[in-house]
Amino acid sequence: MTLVQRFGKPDLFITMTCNPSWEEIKSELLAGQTPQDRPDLLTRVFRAKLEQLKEDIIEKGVLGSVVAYAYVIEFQKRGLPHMHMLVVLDENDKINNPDEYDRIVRAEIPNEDVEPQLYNVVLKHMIHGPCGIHNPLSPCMKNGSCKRKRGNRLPVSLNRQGNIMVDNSWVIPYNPWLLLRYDCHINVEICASIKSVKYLYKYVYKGPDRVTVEFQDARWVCAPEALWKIFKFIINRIYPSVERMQIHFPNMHQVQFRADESITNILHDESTRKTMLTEFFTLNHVDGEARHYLYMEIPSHYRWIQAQRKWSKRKNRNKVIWRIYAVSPAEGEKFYLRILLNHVRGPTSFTNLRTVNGVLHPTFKQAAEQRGLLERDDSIRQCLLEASTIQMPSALRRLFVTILVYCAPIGVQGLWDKFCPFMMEDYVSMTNITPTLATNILLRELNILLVQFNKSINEFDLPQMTRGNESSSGMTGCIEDEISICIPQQDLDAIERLNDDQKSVFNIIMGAVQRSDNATFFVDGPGGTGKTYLYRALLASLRRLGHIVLATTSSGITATILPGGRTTHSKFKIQLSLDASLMCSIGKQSDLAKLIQKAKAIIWDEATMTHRHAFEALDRTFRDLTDIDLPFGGKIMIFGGDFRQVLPVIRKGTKSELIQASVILKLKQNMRSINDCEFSEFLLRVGDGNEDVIMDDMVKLPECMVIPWESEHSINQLIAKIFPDLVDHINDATYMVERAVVTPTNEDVDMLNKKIINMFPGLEETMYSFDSPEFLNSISLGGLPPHKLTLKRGAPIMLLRNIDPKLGLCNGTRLLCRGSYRNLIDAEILTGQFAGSRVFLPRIPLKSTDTAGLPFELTRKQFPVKLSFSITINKSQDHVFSHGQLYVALSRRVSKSTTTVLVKSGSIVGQQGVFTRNVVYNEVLLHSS
Ligand SMILES: Nc1ncnc2c1ncn2[C@@H]1O[C@H](COP(=O)(O)OP(=O)(O)OP(=O)(O)O)[C@@H](O)[C@H]1O
Repeated sequence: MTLVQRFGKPDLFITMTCNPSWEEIKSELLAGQTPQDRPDLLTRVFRAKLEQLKEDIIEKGVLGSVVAYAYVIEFQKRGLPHMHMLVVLDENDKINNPDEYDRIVRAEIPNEDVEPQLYNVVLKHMIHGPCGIHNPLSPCMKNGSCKRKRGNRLPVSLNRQGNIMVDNSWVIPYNPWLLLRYDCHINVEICASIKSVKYLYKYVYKGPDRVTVEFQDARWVCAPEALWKIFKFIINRIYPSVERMQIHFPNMHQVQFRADESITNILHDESTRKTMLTEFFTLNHVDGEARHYLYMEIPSHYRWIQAQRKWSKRKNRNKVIWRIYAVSPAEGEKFYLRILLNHVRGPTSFTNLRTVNGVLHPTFKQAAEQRGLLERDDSIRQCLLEASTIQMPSALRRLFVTILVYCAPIGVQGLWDKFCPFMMEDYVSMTNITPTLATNILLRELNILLVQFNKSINEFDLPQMTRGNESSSGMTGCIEDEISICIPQQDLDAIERLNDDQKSVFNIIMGAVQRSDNATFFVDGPGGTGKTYLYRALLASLRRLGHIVLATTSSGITATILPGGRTTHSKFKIQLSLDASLMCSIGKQSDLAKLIQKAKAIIWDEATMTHRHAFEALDRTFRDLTDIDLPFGGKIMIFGGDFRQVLPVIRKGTKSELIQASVILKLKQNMRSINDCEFSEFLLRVGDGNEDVIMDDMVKLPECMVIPWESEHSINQLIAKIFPDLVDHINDATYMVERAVVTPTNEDVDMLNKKIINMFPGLEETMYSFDSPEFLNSISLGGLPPHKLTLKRGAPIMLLRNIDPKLGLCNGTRLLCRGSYRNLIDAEILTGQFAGSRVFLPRIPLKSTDTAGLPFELTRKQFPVKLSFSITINKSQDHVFSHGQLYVALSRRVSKSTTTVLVKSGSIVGQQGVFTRNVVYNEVLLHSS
């Protein structure tokens, strides 16, 4: 785990098994001998091959330059020796996309005519099984099918273990070069997560195999294992090696001494008093530079000289990774001491560690609590207390609901008693208000906020409302909500301003609504061609005519731009993990069902981001709710999106009747870049994959947009260009909305945010998360906020969860930090129709998802935000420079003059200018006349 903390997830998992038919073994056998008769030979030859493999992979870097690795040798009861190796590649050699996977790993039977040698070795060593009907008891069989085999591909017949036919799904992934060179089973897998680490861990720590022989429980050591140990061959290795640093209470460290030494002498010996930890404190007294480092960072800059028991400045780079000895929370104070050492820079003594803001605390626990490193029992109450002092009752009410929904507070009644007066502060100005009436209004308002989370006030220990939530008009809350959406005047005015393309689409859709056609439209337009503008005009004019039109989008952030917009998944309760037969969870008698029955049309923007199963589930559900067996129950469906921007839904298999019923409407004119036609044409060429490329997919960027990469200094140039006069724009919402640095990877985002917040004026506030398990503190995952969240007043931040979609608080909403407290962030919404609203955010528990690839579930209690000076191009894609990313990055801007691009490795030998990759999967773009 220390390697993972330092280098991130491993890239390759390699398994090599000894081949008893190696020529080096066979040639040494005497007549009548089998390889099993010579375990010494097997062991020595395997070791020699292993050393060669290590040289190829680690020294020569045949699969990429290696920065870290770990391997173990494993022996099964009867089997041959195996080697399992995890490899971490250098940042520049990371395997990031399917093309690179294919370059390293293959999992297919090669063509016998083209690669006859490889064909033979693959069939000999890399075929899995037999399993399935040939061997139902094989360990890989689960519920009647093999859990390792992938979908069927090209069948190839093979006469092996009887007449079993095998195809590509039987092939274990391999690297052709290694397989041919070593002529044995070598499985090369690309690691998608850090879960593979636990396999090595298992082999290192599982201990010897055991057997029961005649009622005796015994160790089983096979001959090759015994010989491996007799020959003193290495059984496991990790590089860089991990060393542990001492942790102890004052004067309670371990001392080593010989039995004949006098205890008094030992106790008076100055050197035995000194440990790595005490000398770390001493170093901080005398060396100003050392004070910038944490205890565990010290060995990277200083060398521990054991003989002299002191830290001395390092001259060379250290090849060892250091970590503090693990301490269990059950060890109490020592655990809190470790937390302090992991967070406090430059402490000069144990007492100094316990001192916070000049106050000496009696325990390490209290000191950690005071530094905000531990969650206090009353943190929710403190959060509400901090919020109530800001005197914004409506934001306080929403905060109360957020806490009820996300934080599972204990003692809700107590919180209500304490904070209900603060939440009602703005009701006092109402005429004829009485305390009972005010309580009732408050409860009703809280209930309305809770309903969107499918919760009700009755589920919490709160006073009862005197009236139900049924509206006086007799309509259900859902329908009333929809009808009461206000129609912005600017959207009505926009109808007159539509360009020719937009007008034609507008008229076609309005005509279909008036005729009550059962029609499905797909509005296809590159970024900036005014799709949102058009939807808003459509929504305004249809709503003005009294129609119910439901506005939904695939992502929360776009939903906030449409009046009444919600994500399609939350609006129609589409389940996240869908299969081909599921329906949305909407009861036929529910309010939502009534709303859907009444709705005339449904807009679904960014439809290209959603899996086709979601559309099919919605189609089935609408047919069921309306009892009309037409596509989507006869509703007018307006899908929108841009296949250039993201990977599309899997279109194969869409019902033919839907395809026949759908009309593709195209928007072409780029309204965002209307004043820079050259830029909008360039964008379109990039999006459609029509820009000239060299070396497969490298396109040349317009010279005026690029900052040539010279050194790390170029990053500062980029920052200065994007955020000019940063110091003059604290709390400047307009300035912050207009700019951001977009990058393809989360690592670059973190690096840039850190740089820019350091340049930002103001007092730095650091908020630590409370993690479980605690040792995962240092892990940063794309979708989770950081353990150490550093904010400054006036800095832009981005929300990482859908906290309150109805109020525009979605995953991706940009906010401005107005203030940060120990238990609360006070922020202003920067984008969407709720721009300008103030919101309070508490710490909420967030869990790592399965896709994070952690072997453990990480629960992090943290404010669900991160800095947003820099953001990833497409938040869902980590690491991958994939289809449409360059286009999405560029299409956010309005012209060449407002776009700046920095490409680290953008030069090509023999070519002038700066180049970058433009990945476009042409087959996913909609082509229609
Ligand atoms: N007919 C129009 N008249 C004036 N401005 C327009 C018109 N259509 C669009 N715009 C403006 O052009 C810009 C881009 O429009 P919009 O955001 O609707 O595009 P989009 O196709 O939804 O883009 P993306 O797919 O990138 O989100 C907006 O600032 C919008 O106000």
